[in-house]
Amino acid sequence: MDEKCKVVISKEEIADKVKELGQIITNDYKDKNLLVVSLLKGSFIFTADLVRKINLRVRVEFMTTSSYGSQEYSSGKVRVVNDLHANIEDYDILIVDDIVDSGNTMKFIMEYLRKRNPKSVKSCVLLDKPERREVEIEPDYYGFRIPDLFIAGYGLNYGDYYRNVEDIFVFEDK
Ligand SMILES: O=P(O)(O)OC[C@H]1O[C@H](OP(=O)(O)OP(=O)(O)O)[C@H](O)[C@@H]1O
Ligand code: HPA
Repeated sequence: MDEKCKVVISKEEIADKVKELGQIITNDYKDKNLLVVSLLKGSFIFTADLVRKINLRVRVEFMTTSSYGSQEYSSGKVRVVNDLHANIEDYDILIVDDIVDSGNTMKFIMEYLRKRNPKSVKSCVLLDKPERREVEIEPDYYGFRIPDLFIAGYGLNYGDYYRNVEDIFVFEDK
């Protein structure tokens, strides 16, 4: 990574937190029928790490949502680019995403999936940025609360790049 970047959360801190979240979810869902719905693209790395720390029989499905494009601000409009086609009525849904920022994506998707009558719907994100909230929503599980910084790495993009960086970082000159 170049010297104009500052690590906000290191890969070691992320790994410890993901392990902790996996243990909590394992305990909370041990008598349930867990279906993880991962919101692409941002959540692909977090989901891959998290589900391997959940010690249960778990089904994993994906949806693709988009609301930022290449901007740093939510458009406020959440698009379902690829939908989930499975019947979810018998499942306890855990929506997994990298971040709740304005809250538009998570709020929209929770309501969207609730209409399909699953047993329950909860949310799990690695990052919560409460200062930027535009709608009322609190993630049921979160890893870290972060200040109002546009961050990248660990699945999060800047201009559609940097998702592959292992740490979560900010550009100091932007
Ligand atoms: O709380 P919000 O303000 O809605 O922001 C959170 C959403 O924004 C990002 O997705 P984006 O729309 O950028 O698409 P991506 O997953 O392809 O990065 C991120 O992955 C979340 O899904
Ligand atoms: O801070 C962020 N970084 C990258 N993608 C995002 N999507 C919402 N917030 C962010």
